[in-house]
Amino acid sequence: MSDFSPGQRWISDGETELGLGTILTVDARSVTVLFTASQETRTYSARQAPLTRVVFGPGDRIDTADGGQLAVERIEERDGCVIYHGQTDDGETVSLSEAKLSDSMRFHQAQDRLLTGQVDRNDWFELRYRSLHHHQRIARSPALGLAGPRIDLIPHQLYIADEVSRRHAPRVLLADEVGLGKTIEAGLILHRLLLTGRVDRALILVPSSLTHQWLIELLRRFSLSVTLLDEAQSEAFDEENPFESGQCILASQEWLFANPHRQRQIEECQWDLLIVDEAHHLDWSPQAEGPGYACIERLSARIAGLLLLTATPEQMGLESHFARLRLLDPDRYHDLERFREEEAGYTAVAAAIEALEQLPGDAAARDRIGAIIDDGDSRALLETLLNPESDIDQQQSARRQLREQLLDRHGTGRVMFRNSRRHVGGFPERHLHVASLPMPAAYCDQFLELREGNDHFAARLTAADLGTHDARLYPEVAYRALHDDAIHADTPWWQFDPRVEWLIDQLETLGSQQKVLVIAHQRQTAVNLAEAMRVRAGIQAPVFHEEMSLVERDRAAAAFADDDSGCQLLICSEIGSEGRNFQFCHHLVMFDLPWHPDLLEQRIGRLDRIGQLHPIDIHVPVIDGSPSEVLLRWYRDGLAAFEAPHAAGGDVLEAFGDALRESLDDGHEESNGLDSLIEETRAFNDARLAEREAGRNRLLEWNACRPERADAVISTVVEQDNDSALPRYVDQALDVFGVDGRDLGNGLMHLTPGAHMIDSLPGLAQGDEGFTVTYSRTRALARDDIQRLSWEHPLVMTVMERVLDSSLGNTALALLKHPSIPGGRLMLELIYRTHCPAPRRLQLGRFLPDTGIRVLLDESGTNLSDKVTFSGLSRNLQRVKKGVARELLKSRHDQLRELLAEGEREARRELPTLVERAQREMRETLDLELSRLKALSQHNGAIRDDELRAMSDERHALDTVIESATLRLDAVRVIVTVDKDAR
Ligand SMILES: Nc1ncnc2c1ncn2[C@@H]1O[C@H](COP(=O)(O)OP(=O)(O)OP(=O)(O)O)[C@@H](O)[C@H]1O
Repeated sequence: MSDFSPGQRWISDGETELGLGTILTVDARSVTVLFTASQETRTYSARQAPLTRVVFGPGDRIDTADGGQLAVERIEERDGCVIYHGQTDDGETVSLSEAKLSDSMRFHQAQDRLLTGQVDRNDWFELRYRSLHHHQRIARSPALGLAGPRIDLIPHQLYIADEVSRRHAPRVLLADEVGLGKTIEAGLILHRLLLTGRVDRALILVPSSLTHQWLIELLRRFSLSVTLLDEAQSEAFDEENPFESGQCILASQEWLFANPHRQRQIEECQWDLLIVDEAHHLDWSPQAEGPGYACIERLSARIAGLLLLTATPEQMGLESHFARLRLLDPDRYHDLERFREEEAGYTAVAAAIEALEQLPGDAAARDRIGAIIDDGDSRALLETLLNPESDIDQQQSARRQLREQLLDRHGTGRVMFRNSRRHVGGFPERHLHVASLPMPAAYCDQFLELREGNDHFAARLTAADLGTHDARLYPEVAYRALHDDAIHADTPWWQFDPRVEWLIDQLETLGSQQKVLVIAHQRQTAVNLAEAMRVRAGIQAPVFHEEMSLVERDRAAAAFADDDSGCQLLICSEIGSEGRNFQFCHHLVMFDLPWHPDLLEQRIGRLDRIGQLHPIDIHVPVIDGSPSEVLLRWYRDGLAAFEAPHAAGGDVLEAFGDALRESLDDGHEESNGLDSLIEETRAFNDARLAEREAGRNRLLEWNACRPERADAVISTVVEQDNDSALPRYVDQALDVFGVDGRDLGNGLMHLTPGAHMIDSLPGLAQGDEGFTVTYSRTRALARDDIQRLSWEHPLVMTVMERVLDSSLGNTALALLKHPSIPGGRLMLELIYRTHCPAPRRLQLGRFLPDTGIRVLLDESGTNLSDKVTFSGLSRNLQRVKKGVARELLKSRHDQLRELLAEGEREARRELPTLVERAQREMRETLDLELSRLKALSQHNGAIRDDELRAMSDERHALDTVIESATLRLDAVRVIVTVDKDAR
């Protein structure tokens, strides 16, 4: 039978910060507890609940729910619950059921243990003190959540991660150009939000070709273990909802979007953050919305935080782009026409920002700025800037602030972040190599039929489920479709297609050391090409396409990445052109060309991404006189699409797509027509780029990275990287927990579970092989197989939590031999900790993390903590056997009680200062942010009302919680002096 009864009060062993819990329900298998102070409800297995029953005895003082105290005189049990009888502070005799105890009750566990003779090792006590100290320090650090991940410190990424993760329930579009690190940005944001408690559960939806890459990236770079779900795994859950099986769930978009049952299950769960990669696939138009869009629209209405990732936001057209912005903020983006018009205003905003440099003195510049700003703050700044009496520093500061305000209040930036290569810099050149190849007779006939508009031929294509447009661009597909019979079985297209021969020659010329990525538009072309390589040249090339299983795809990509596998070549269908990391290779073969310029850019982006060390060689084999040759010329000469990312490819295609289709048809017979199409395309593209450059792009770039802020974030991260306290702390922790650390030299250490390990730690349970660690970011980045230890590494965080959430080291007794202190004296070192239960989402740690107050009393109750430091004292202490310690404690019981009471009085004196400081910091931070948001919301609809309301509620809740902070004794060490000659 269970010992639990509804109404009883218990505390969580592992999470004492939840406060005092009340049993709500009990059945044979489970027990549900409500922690009112922290607004949490937990259900545990009844047999192994990590809970401790709270019952007080005569003589104890207990806090009551109405804010008073009761001195317990006697207790009585009724129906499994306790009734306390005693006196209130007013001397009134009352009886109080345990249900009426304060939910934020303090527990004198250290005191109870000490007075009952339970003492821990001295080094445990020291580890406890240091854990508390570092825990509070790290919780307040502005680098929190950004310092731990194993990444290079790249300014634009850290800026975005910092900016976005400060917001309440961020909803943004991460739209950096291909390969600039959107996944890393999303990982950083997720990591920080999880660490700070702003997010408890996250759902990550990515194209199936990227699930594994995300899984690995989140684990290796962010030490985040996410649960990857697919249909097979989900079926194993029977009746249960598989999406409840982990804190962070990763799933493929294709699977989910095609599965209404799983969508419903997802909608039944509670999520705080949704991340959607390659979000350009979510297509929408006023007439119809794609299934992906519809699914994400429903989810985004229920989930507070939303990160959409895409390098090519306009790939599916401006309407879809607008619709995705609307998902992020429906209040702001509700009218497509207005959205189109707004873009025209960006040029004026950008011009006003530029005009700031001409002030004071230039009347036109002043008018230009004056025409945009319409709030008091900005006007005051403008006046400072214009005032002849302002000195240079005042002017510069006003200019900087005004620039920020113009961007912030009138720009594009709160929802969308887009960095470009041009702005970030340091990317390699791209070199285009075109190979002109002869037209084979079989293709020539096909193109002729297409050009002549032969109805019979078109009908055959239709019967084979192929459009004429695809037949033009992908002749091998048409050939295959039209000759799918026994007669042609011996002459597959790859026997005569000159691109195959060319590829074989090219591989030989480059040499087997050069990796080559081949992308073909169609899956079957990729499969046939791999066969051709094997049959014609004896080359085994892995293939990567949409009909392979995830495991097969990842195996193919891994074989290509592996230097020892001997795989020179990977042949992908178009799905290989999205999201994957192939920057270890720098030769890209476009076996054919995609129709959309954004797809072309996605293809190049596989190689041209962060980490690429060489110029990119783009090889395009093109058949003379084929429609692809026309497309190539249009891309190369009209859009300059092979040189650098093009900013307006979608617009250009919309304007010239029809004419281009006609040109594909005409081929070279109409070369004048093609020349003028290219000329017109170039002029349109240049004009559109110039327009965007003057307006939207400029604002986006200015907003996507503010270098001073990025530098400030980076310096706080670097400061943590260089924190010499970390190795000291880790050494001590490993020693206490019984983990063996073997020095491997060169800054590396291998950790294994020791024979007497006291508790299992992540990756270090008995039987585990352990792992190799380094403190150096550079070394960790160079080797995937070693982990980087930081204050945010799961091992370090778990150690801190285990120590602080348990009673480990909360009592100790040591001897002090000091020449100037006579033997037999007693000292008491008391560590108090602020106690302030609050819901995790309030992220109280920013302002009032669990804070330690140290009080050192001598025998007479004099406070010596300012004179004798913790380290100074610790260095001079000696261990004492437990039995001796117990005897000593027994003999000094009364004296200890008095000193404990005195210690509490001393510590309490410091509490108001801590509370005031926390409140001041909280108000300064939130009031500033709130007033900024309020000012912004008058001009920029991108600020949502609920964001303002939530911040104001948060401020209020924090104020109340901080005000209610109390202290509890966390640990106590008794120090007994011994004569200097004693042995
Ligand atoms: N700060 C960093 N430190 C180390 N590696 C990085 C960093 N940023 C990006 N990378 C690497 O660069 C590559 C590109 O990054 P990522 O995949 O995040 O880019 P992306 O913008 O999401 O790309 P795409 O547009 O193709 O989806 C990845 O291999 C990633 O691991």
